[in-house]
Amino acid sequence: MIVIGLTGSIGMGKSTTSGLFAEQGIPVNDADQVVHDLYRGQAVAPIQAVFPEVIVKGVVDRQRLSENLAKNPANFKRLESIVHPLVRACEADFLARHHKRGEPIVVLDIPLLFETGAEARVDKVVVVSCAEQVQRQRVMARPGMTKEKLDLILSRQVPDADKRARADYVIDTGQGIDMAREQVKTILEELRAKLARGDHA
Ligand SMILES: CC(C)(COP(=O)(O)OP(=O)(O)OC[C@H]1O[C@@H](n2cnc3c(N)ncnc32)[C@H](O)[C@@H]1O)[C@@H](O)C(=O)NCCC(=O)NCCS
Ligand SMILES: Nc1ncnc2c1ncn2[C@@H]1O[C@H](COP(=O)(O)OP(=O)(O)OP(=O)(O)O)[C@@H](O)[C@H]1O
Repeated sequence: MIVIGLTGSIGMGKSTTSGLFAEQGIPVNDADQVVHDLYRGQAVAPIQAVFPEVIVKGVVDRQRLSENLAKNPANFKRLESIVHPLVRACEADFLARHHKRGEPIVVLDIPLLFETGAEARVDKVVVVSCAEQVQRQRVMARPGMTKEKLDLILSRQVPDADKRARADYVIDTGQGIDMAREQVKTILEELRAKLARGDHA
């Protein structure tokens, strides 16, 4: 099984590109989505124990959590030490299920792939990227987003240029969805050809 690690900085188009892999029949595990699901389940109790003020109606309120982190960025570390092991367990479960099924290619969408050393757990790294100006425009268009929140998140991410330099493939998401789809198809063709030749390692 070839495990593709899909990553990219905030707003670069990970979720959209994950969707393009899914469209081609590739199973995708989305770490941001896993986090959001954990905030309605398994992560509630351990987060409540440390940040009781971010729990609203029995779930983790991401807006409140963001406010807490903006006031006290040191809390990122405490939060990540709770969340990341749970995310990792979901990822391992996803890989085991698809391996058992004999799935040839899967995608792990991991926003913090380089930051958390997840590079070592994947066979190929795909980085999504676009011009910084386009990235900022996309992110600032989101409800509740502020320049401060964006800069705080960017300060915790490996710069885009470094990501691109460390990638096996770079997908440019600045030229529209059809161009991105073509790039996804080309990558899959190349990987399928490698699998057929038995030289994907
Ligand atoms: C900070 C939180 C509350 C913001 O929630 P919100 O719904 O506004 O944004 P969302 O989750 O969609 O994330 C927005 C962008 O920020 C990035 N991001 C999220 N957490 C982090 C982090 N700890 N470090 C760097 N980037 C991060 C995401 O990958 C994404 O690109 C939320 O992202 C969170 O709880 N993060 C901590 C868990 C974590 O580390 N997740 C990263 C993937 S495992
Ligand atoms: N190939 C593309 N062509 C045109 N627009 C795109 C493309 N990819 C992404 N976008 C747009 O960019 C914005 C951000 O995309 P997306 O939500 O996929 O990014 P992300 O990397 O998952 O973001 P985050 O890391 O913040 O969760 C969306 O509005 C999306 O429609």
